[in-house]
Amino acid sequence: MNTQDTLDAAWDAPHPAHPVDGTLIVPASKSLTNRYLLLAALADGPSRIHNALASRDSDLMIAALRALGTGIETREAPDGTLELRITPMDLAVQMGEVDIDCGLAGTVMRFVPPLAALANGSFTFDGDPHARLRPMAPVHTALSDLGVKITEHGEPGLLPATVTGTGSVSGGGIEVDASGSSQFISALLLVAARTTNGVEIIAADGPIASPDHIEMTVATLRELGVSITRPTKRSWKVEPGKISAFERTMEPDLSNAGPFLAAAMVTAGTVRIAHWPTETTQVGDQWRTILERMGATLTHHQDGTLELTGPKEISGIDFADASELAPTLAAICALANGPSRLTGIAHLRGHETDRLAALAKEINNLGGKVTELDDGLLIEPAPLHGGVFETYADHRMATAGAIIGLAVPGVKVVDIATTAKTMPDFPTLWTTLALSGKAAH
Ligand SMILES: O=C(O)C1=C[C@@H](OP(=O)(O)O)[C@@H](O)[C@H](O)C1
Ligand SMILES: C=C(OP(=O)(O)O)C(=O)O
Repeated sequence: MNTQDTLDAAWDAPHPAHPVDGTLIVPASKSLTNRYLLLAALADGPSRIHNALASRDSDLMIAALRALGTGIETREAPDGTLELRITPMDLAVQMGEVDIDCGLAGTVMRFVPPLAALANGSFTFDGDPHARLRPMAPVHTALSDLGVKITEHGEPGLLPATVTGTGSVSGGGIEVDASGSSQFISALLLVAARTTNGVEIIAADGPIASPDHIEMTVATLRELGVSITRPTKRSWKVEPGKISAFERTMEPDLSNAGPFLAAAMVTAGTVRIAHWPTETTQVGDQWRTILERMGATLTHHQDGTLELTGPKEISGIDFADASELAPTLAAICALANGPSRLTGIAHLRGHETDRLAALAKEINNLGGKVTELDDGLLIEPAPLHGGVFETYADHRMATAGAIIGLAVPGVKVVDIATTAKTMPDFPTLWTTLALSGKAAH
């Protein structure tokens, strides 16, 4: 598309003349759905996932696991949610030469190669153009250190790459640089119990990105009977053993609940999210404390509904390690009455796009005052105006543009369909929410 066509196709972000007032069921967690899917492929019997996420990233995970020989049946449950029945892969079957499309899904490009190493065959991983820029070196190095044959076809440490699996991996000790992504460590933890001798992972010196996601991996594995100890704060020891088959219902994606909560924040409205878990390993549970600090009033009702009412004026915030919440948080901060510093997120440069550069550029194009820091963003108050918000194939850039558009007239979001990565219904849910609420602004 040329520039004019892109502009014509851009989505007019809804800009209601009143505070929003709505209740939503947010689709299931990407991180939980894709972890449970992969673990079901390695489990000791058939498993079932209720309320699975239906999205591009989970479709890519399902396709990848099927390509490795996992049986996955999909069914629409009576309440309209997606139910999956998974028959584990047989590691002894010779799969031959298989191509695996990772799209732009970090959970597929990082989690599936170690699984392929346990299978029998030659598995070539590739993805969207931007997937070829996302860091892969720590996964490739760790597998190679474990004796697995990895052939990189392009730039070193990037996709495309072929994993040659022989049906078993003996295991051992490995050092993993997790400064670029927590997914490097999660990827190895997820399969470690199915190696012959188990695996001990030591995080190399330097920051560990998105540590909460590693905690989610550990908790999920322990729940399925895997023995993991922590010899030090920077290491994980996984004993060889079975992964128990399971039946689980997926929680709503609390990170994806963020933009809807943000809608209440930026319009001084009220949003209720159904089925907010009382206990969870999801990083998105932090919205409760983050948004309260920014002025929101929150109630977690007995029936599980989380209700948030936005303040008249949003306070700025200093926050470290916002991980995948950062794009949504940055959009809210751009509408705050004071400065905000989001730090500890240098690794966002290796996400779907360089999120630090993209957020600074696009918010500043709308009149904002965002400065890129080495490891984050400084966001200062500035009057925003309408304009085009580019999204760079990044679902969270698209939702960030929608949030700003709710408060600022005339924002056009390029490629809103990119939200299908984790939430294909986003445009419909968002428009319905924007139309909700009656009181005058
Ligand atoms: O393991 C996971 O499910 C994820 C880990 C995080 O990746 P990074 O550690 O690369 O930030 C997060 O940002 C991503 O959205 C999902
Ligand atoms: C970083 C993200 O995704 P991925 O799982 O592709 O890394 C994200 O969803 O914000």
